[in-house]
Amino acid sequence: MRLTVTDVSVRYRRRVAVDHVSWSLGPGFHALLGPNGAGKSSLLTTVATIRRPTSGTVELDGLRGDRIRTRLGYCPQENLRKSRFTVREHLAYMCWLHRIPSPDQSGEISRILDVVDLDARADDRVGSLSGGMRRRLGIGSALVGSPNLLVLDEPSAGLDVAQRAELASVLGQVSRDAITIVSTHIVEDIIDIAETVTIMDSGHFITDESFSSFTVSRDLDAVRSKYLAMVSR
Ligand SMILES: Nc1ncnc2c1ncn2[C@@H]1O[C@H](COP(=O)(O)OP(=O)(O)OP(=O)(O)O)[C@@H](O)[C@H]1O
Repeated sequence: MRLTVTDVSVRYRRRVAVDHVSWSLGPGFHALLGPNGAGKSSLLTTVATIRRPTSGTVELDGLRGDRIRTRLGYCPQENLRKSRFTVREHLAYMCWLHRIPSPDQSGEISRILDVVDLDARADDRVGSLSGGMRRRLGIGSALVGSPNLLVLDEPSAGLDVAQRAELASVLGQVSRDAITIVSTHIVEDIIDIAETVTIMDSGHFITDESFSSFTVSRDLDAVRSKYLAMVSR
C-alpha cells in the first residue's frame, strides 16, 4: 500500500498554496506539521481528491481520483455540521456511502461508537453534541469501513487534553494498517506516535536530514525548537 504524490502544486489565482510537493508514504502515522497558512489543508484536500491539483498527480497504489475514494477516510478541518440525524443515523449514512452491506452495518456502527467513545450519545441528535463530541464523530466517520488511506486535517482541534491523548492512542492503532496522515501545528499531539514528520511552510516541504533523529529521540523541547527555527527561517 503506497500513497504517491508527485510534483503537486495548488494555486488559487495568483497565490501558490502548494508548490511542487512530492511525497511517498506507506502504512503508518505520518504527521504534517506547519504554521497557519503553510498549505497543509490545500495539500490534504488534494490528497483526499476533493480538490484537483493545479499540476502533478496523487496516486494510491496506482489509482487516481474517484478510484481512490472507495479506499479513503477523510476528516476535514471544519467540524461536522449540526444536523437532525442521530449519531447512529449519521454513522449508518456513512456506512451506506461506503457500501457496507446492511447486515454488517450495526456491527460497524458499534465498533466506531466504541472507538470514539460516543456509545452513550448514539441516539442523540448530532446537533445536540458539544463541539468536541462532533469532532470525535467526524473522526469516527472517517474510520468507517477501515480505509486504506486516512486523512485527518487538524483532528485534535477543539478536543480537551484527555481526548487528545485518547485520539493519539486511537490513531496509533489505526495507523498500523492504514496510511494515516494527520495535520497539526501542535508538536505535542504527534511527537509520541509519528513515524514520519513532514514540515510544511509557504507551500514547500522543509527538509532537514537531522530532523528524523529528533523525532526518534522524542525530545519534545528539541523538536519544538527545531520546528520553530525551521519555519521561521
Ligand atoms: N479557497 C482559497 N482561495 C484563495 N486562497 C486560499 C484558499 N484556501 C487557502 N488559500 C490560501 O492558501 C494558503 C494556504 O492555506 P491552507 O488553508 O492550505 O493552509 P494551512 O496550512 O492549512 O493553514 P491553517 O493551519 O491555518 O489551516 C494561504 O495563504 C491561504 O490564504
